[in-house]
Amino acid sequence: MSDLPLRPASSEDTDFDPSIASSPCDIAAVPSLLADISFLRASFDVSTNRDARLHLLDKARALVRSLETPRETMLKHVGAETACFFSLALGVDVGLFTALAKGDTPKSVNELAGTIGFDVDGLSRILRHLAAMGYIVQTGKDEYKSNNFSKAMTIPIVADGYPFYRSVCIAPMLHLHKWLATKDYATPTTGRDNPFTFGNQTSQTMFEYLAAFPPFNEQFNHHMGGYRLGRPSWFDPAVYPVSDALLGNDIKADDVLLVDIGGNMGHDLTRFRAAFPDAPGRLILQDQASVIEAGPAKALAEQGIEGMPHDFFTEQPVRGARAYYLHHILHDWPDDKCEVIVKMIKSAMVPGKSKLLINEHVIPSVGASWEATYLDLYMMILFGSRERTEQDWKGLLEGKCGLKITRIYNPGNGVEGIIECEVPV
Ligand SMILES: C[S@@+](CC[C@H](N)C(=O)[O-])C[C@H]1O[C@@H](n2cnc3c(N)ncnc32)[C@H](O)[C@@H]1O
Repeated sequence: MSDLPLRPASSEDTDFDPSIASSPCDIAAVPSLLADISFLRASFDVSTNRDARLHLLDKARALVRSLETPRETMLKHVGAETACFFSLALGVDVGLFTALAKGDTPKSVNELAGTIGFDVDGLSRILRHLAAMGYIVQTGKDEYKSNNFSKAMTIPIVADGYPFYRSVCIAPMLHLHKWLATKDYATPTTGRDNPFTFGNQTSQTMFEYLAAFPPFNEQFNHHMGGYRLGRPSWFDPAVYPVSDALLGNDIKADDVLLVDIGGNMGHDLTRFRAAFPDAPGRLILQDQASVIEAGPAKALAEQGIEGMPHDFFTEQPVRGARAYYLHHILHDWPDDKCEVIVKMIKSAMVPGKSKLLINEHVIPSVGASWEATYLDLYMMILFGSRERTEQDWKGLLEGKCGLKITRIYNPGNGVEGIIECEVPV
């Protein structure tokens, strides 16, 4: 199928004067946004208070959107940000950000081009755009230095999201319109026929594809680490009361306290161990064999975390644990597959003792956060799955799986809540 426009361009099907596109999007909102920002600045220490910083950021984003004209927003979307994204991914490939950050000194384009083996003209144009967009700093003619953003791009768990999205996730997004057109605009609902399989020309699901291409798997695993950076953990007292809900004298050293199913490289269990060094019982990390074998087994073992290859579509080998934990697992799968995953866990749970803790977004019906809505769209195109609302979770976990949701712990705006379930006694 060609990529010609599905709808011919026409300038006659609008009720609006073109001048709307060159006027600020919402100039009337600017005074009150400025007042809000000034108030927040005076009231909070935004450098140490995460919620205050996020609140201020929301207002600052709203201010930018209000001041920008539709034309400026359009150019930013279609050109400036896409050029940035692909330049950043390319920069990661060739080691640009490591070379730029070395010694924390300004570097000439010639010097950088020599270090990374790049054409001077092409590099100078890439650097000029990244500086114009604020992702590096221009210090003089043909001279640049790092800022905190580009220094962070030397850290693999931050940087690898760029080549990962470019090489694995963008083709599905690029082909979304074509896939939808061939399906009469039906929403994808399976892992085997969706924009991911279409865009990447594969019959494999995304996780099969990653297992077949270890460099992509490594980028994905790094991205999982970067995704959670700086976020409150599920065991933060403001999110879930671990001490009251899970820990107790009844747990012996040989009992299993927590099984992190699909726990990837152990990002969550490592942090849990650091937060609760004296928690009784065993901590078990389960994931696909390819992930467990590539993971940091020695470091995990030193922290008392046991790695265990396990396919979560098969019988759960750890019976009667205090808690089974799923973080961003069920959002990868449509309901019929989630039902299998959850029922495998349910049959290993002991009523009155075991809990299933699901760490996922619980999308509110109004005012969803972009952190949940962007992932929902990627879940749709990569897996034919979704981020879920409270109603969706009830339908799946209680309606289809026969569990009881004992409580939903929502740390705010539906981002990364804990859905606590038990087997009805
Ligand atoms: C979105 S990641 C979430 C990882 C981790 N829980 C976290 O929050 O960082 C999904 C994980 O599911 C794992 N996975 C996919 N299919 C699996 C299967 N059939 N059995 C076990 N793990 C699987 C992947 O390897 C990956 O680590």
